[in-house]
Amino acid sequence: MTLGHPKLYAYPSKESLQSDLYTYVLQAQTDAFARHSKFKVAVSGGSLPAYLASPQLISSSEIQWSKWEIFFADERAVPLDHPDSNYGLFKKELLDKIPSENGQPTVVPIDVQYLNDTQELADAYEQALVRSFAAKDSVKLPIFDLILLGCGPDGHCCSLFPGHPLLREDVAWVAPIEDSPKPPAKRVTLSLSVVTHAVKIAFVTTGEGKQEVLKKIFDEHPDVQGGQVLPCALVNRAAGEKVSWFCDEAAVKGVAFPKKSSL
Ligand SMILES: O=C1O[C@H](COP(=O)(O)O)[C@@H](O)[C@H](O)[C@H]1O
Repeated sequence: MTLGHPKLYAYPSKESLQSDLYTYVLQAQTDAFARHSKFKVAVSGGSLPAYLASPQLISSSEIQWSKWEIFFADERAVPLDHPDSNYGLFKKELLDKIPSENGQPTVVPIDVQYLNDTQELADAYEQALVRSFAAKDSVKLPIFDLILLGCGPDGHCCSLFPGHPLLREDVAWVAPIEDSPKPPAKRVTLSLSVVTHAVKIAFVTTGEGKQEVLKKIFDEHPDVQGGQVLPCALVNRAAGEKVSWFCDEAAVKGVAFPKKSSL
């Protein structure tokens, strides 16, 4: 059996992208409930929360927030109310807007008592995953129902950066990074194996500033650019048809890989 290709969607407006993203997330929720009683999701920071938090999603009566368990695909080693915190951003963009009568998700942020030691911070976050997904010795890797990612202009996702040794991590579920080329330097991140093990993986990437990296990811050699491994290309290669890219037309201009205009 061979892996299928990722799907690349291109939308003319933020609203049309958000509308299909909502439909996709709702389907992922339905699929998850066919397997178990929770919807286990990992989210990124950056531009992702604002795109995810459409009025349609926030006010939907079909979204069963109380069954959502939300983890962070990566997090910066800062207090939760710091401007660089991915949790803080997600709270501001989405969590604070969910009407209380619609139920509230279980959200699992980093444990800030370990902020001074990124290894301990990563270990504590991994333990939170172990508590949710079962003991590490009985489950080789946690299987998220959905992982929602951004793609940096350098091709990074989570806090997995091009050419970084962390891309080879195959034991830890959550790893520390102390030399992130994008500030802040100290972070924790899901490993590439955990990301590609998810049932579904979605990238949300928009704007002219992403054109060049998307051409590299989709049209050029799949994983190496100038000796540097592009993490987003590795996700595409390892997870194939499980991956969907939600982009605007500006981001995919010049990309030759076949694009779809809707789900
Ligand atoms: O530093 C980070 O950047 C990536 C990409 O952000 P974007 O704004 O270019 O979408 C983000 O996905 C990640 O969570 C964050 O820590």
